[in-house]
Amino acid sequence: MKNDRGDIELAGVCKSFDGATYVVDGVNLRISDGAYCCFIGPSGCGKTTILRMIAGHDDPTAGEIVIGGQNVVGLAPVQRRTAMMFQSYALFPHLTVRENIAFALRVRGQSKADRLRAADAMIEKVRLTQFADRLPAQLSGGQQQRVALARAAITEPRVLLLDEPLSALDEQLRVQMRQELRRMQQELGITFIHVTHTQLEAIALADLVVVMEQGKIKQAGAARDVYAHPHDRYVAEFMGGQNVLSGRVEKVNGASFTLAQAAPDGIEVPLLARPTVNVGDKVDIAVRRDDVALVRPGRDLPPGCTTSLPGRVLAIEYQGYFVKVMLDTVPDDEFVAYVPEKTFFADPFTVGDVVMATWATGSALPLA
Ligand SMILES: Nc1ncnc2c1ncn2[C@@H]1O[C@H](COP(=O)(O)OP(=O)(O)OP(=O)(O)O)[C@@H](O)[C@H]1O
Repeated sequence: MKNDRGDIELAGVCKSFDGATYVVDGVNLRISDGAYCCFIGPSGCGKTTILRMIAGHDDPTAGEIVIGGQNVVGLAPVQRRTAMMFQSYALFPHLTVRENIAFALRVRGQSKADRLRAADAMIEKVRLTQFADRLPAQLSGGQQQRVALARAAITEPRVLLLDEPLSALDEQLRVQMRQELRRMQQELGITFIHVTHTQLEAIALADLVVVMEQGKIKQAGAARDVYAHPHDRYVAEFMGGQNVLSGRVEKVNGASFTLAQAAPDGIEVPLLARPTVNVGDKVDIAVRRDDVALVRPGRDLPPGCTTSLPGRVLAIEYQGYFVKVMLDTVPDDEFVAYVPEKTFFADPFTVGDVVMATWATGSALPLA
């Protein structure tokens, strides 16, 4: 019986191309059937290599890749029932949309009539019916991408792998096509694994966001987990939206501790998931940029705020619904407040103003 399950388990997966350095280094991960998973990380961290190993275009040096309960290492992509959509789309320029999509079935020995029937059904799914007889050169970037997607999906894979699928498109089209990808994934009901450089793309699309650094997984979880609860400085800085501060622990007081910083009374930080913190430890904490309020010196802090960090305004950027205010609060590091537009313009700051940065005590997140 055909196994349609597209759940994936990577167990101790390693890859070395030269026998000396590991570009993928002991990766363990479970991806559930029908999930939308995004791998994100800087260039060269091994995202594409993992994708290619799941697809069956590369073999791991060590470890197991299990799809639908079966170890697929050594099996060809057709046997794994994986399909890959490439960055360049790789469409045949001399074939029409319909022929490009039907082509994938030719190698599977289906009759021409069956191939074209299946292609037409898929063309409808990707909303290209009126373009079925066009050549790729007569299509927009977004339409070409839909053809590439249809061509990969027509083989009925249980896992579809997408390598930077949106990188060739302009910003507006990228946002539109990202919704299209999500819609297609839900309609097909199969596992999608998508490699991207773009944080926003990953958190907008994925059920499971996997943040990588130098061949290792730094954090994997739901988009909100990874964005709002980064484990460490790397993930916090990579995903963005956070200020990361370091300091020595001055006091431990039950459910919280105090971090020595340039704040008059230090920074009070809830212990949360951090099991042990001792006086004298060096600890990193994260505070979301949109949790930071700015107060003029001498004014009362808003309710629930105990920390006040002084700083001078270095730059101000209007961003529409919020204003980005950069401060010199942390030496050699940026410190940013995202102030709601209406709050900012009720009493606007200018570059050079001295302000107090503050936040509700519970907003400070200790990092590993
Ligand atoms: N066939 C190969 N032979 C030798 N080294 C390779 C090969 N493929 C990839 N590498 C190396 O492995 C490392 C990881 O590459 P990979 O393409 O997986 O990174 P990536 O995270 O997808 O990067 P990018 O975002 O730039 O595509 C890089 O240092 C790359 O040079």
